[in-house]
Amino acid sequence: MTDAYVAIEGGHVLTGRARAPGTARGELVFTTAYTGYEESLTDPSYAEQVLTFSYPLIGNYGVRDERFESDRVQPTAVLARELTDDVAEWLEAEGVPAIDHLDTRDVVTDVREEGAMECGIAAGPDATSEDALAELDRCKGMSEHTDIGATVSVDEPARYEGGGAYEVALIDCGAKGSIRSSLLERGADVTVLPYDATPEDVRAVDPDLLFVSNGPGDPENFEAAQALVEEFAGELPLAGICLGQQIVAAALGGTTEKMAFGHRGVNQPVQDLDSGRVVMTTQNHGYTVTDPGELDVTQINVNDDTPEGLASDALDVITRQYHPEANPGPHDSLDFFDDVLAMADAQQIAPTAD
Ligand SMILES: NC(=O)CC[C@H](N)C(=O)O
Repeated sequence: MTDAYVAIEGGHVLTGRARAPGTARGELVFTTAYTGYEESLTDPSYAEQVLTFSYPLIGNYGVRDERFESDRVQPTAVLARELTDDVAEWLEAEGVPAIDHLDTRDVVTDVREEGAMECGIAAGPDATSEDALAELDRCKGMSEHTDIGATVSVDEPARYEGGGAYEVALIDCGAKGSIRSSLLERGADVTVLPYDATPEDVRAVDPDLLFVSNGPGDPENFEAAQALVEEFAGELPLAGICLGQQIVAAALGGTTEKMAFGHRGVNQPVQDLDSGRVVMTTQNHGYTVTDPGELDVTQINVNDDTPEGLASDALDVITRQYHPEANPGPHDSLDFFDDVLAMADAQQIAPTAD
């Protein structure tokens, strides 16, 4: 049955089966992750993107909300070869259009060859290819979503207690829940602050560590978070994950750029340049740091040499381009959280002199 359409930049229209009805538009991206669909679908970094699963069967172990990374489905639409009823019903209940019975090998090949593309989606009994083309027409590029942080961040500060060993200010640019829980599990209290928090908001928390989260869109559009990094660099230890790494680098004299089609999956090999050790990592990003500014590159992607870890001993900064919190994916880099909290420990022992 053909009751679903995907219009891709250039005007090419694919047909498939509607699994959750509706129209949508966004940047067409793919993940090669073979498990972790609940975590991926609730990762706020996917806001304004249409997520294609390259693994052919998605949903074979159901849907459980304890695995969610945020309180809603984040991509604007979902494409797959085959979605189970559990996942299709969840997406329909969330109002997120979903299409399967697509040849996702073709979609992935197109994105790999052409780079990230805009697309329009129409699914359901009354859907037409014209509807999908009209959505494509209205689609904006990722960098044009200039206030994307507002759509994924908390509105007000929210405090979580993990034992009081450290005080962390987590700037929520679209944070995955696992970043907060990884800090809480290690004894930290965490105050989640909005993406546009001011230096005064951070000072009100009196943190031992400033942590910039992952999130959707172009790091250049997160000016307030960059201003925080500029303000506190050298005064507080700084950590960042994914968008957080990009924001920290951009604030400290570096540059970022959009990649052809990015890294999304759970088996991206990363080498630590000091130890030589390679670990498999979870990734979901379309931008990369091109110049680390005042930071040193400490880890690189084995496939394409892009920077995966940045640091400065002088400024007490450690960042990762990948997702050490996993969920989904390998747990091989959870020690990142021990390393950043060790910086907070040192801060408590030797606070900056007034
Ligand atoms: N997971 C993330 O934080 C993504 C970062 C950024 N939005 C990118 O696509 O590169």
